[in-house]
Amino acid sequence: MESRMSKLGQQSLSGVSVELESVLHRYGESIAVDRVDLQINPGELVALLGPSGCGKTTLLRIVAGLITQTGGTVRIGGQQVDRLAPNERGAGIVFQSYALFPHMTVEKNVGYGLRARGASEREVNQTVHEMLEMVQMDAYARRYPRELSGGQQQRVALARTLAVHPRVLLLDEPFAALDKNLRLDMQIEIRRIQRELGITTLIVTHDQDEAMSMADRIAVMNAGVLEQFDSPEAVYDRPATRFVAGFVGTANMIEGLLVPRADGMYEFQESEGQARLAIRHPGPCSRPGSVLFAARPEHLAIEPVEAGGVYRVDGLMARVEMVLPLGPSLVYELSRQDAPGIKVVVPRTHGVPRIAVGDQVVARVRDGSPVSVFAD
Ligand SMILES: Nc1ncnc2c1ncn2[C@@H]1O[C@H](COP(=O)(O)OP(=O)(O)OP(=O)(O)O)[C@@H](O)[C@H]1O
Repeated sequence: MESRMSKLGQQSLSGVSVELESVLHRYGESIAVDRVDLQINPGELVALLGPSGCGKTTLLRIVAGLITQTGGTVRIGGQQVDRLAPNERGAGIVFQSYALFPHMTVEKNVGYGLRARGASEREVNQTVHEMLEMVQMDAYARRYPRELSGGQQQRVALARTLAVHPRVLLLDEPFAALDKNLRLDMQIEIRRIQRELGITTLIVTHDQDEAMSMADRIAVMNAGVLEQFDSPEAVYDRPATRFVAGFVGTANMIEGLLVPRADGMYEFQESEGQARLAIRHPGPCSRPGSVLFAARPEHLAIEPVEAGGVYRVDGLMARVEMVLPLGPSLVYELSRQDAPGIKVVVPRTHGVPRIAVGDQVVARVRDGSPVSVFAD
């Protein structure tokens, strides 16, 4: 197994850089990709993540050479490829709809690209065998695509693309047609193969969990613009824009004012309601003034407020509307007077005070938790 993989690794040229410089694409008057800069390292797996219509597929097709961009430059392995045809770029693409040749067996499908390039029968047979073994489909070599499940067809499509040893692997929503369990298997499988081959990979997805679990870095796109390009952790904990904060994961978003305090910390004062929150590190904006505050549900903590107790303004006063035990966590849905509701998630460990529906609570930023403040 190991020697087979190391051989494949050598054949795959293991990883080249992919650079996009100010890439712009218009369809008629409308801008689909708006001056995107992206530097992908050799061997990296990058997810292009964003809502439907944000331009991810257009960008992937530009890298593949299937669309000629309106402006900007693409480099693969340091070489400008803008004038090269798709088959001269060394980029292999796997589509959502596997696009296997229906009248060819699995082995003929996988060997197709090599045969078209005039490889010897011996080389074709050897590579087909290696590729089918890698995607664990060697037992199905003689079958036709119609005799395979969706997941199996997807594996064959991947083997067919990898058989010609592309320098870059491009995956366009490759798991969209698969059910949840199969999707997870394929995500793990592709990650394993990608790591073993060290092949630079770009995957288009609108599924944030998929991007978070597979990618080394995530490029979040919105309306043609690259909003953030960072590690999954950074995109989640330190969203660069309010779009990213809202699109990736869940965020409590509250409008208000950011005010510096004498002790070097900041205070967030809610515009509606009476809430004040102490913030140690506001990011990305620490300019005093009108802001949007965003906190993940697990970055807030809640405490019960005694009935008739002193009214405290340092925190978000709320009433518990719902408590959902979700595996290892408790999810609290909280309502507030004259202000938007909030969501808080706490680990279900011993020592968590019993808080029930109808209780009054105060929510504060959990010590050391990242929260985000965006300029208005
Ligand atoms: N051939 C085309 N002609 C005109 N407009 C197009 C064409 N292809 C895409 N568009 C538009 O360009 C924008 C970006 O489309 P693109 O397919 O790149 O988005 P996407 O993020 O991949 O979306 P999805 O997740 O729905 O596939 C969309 O507004 C789309 O309607």
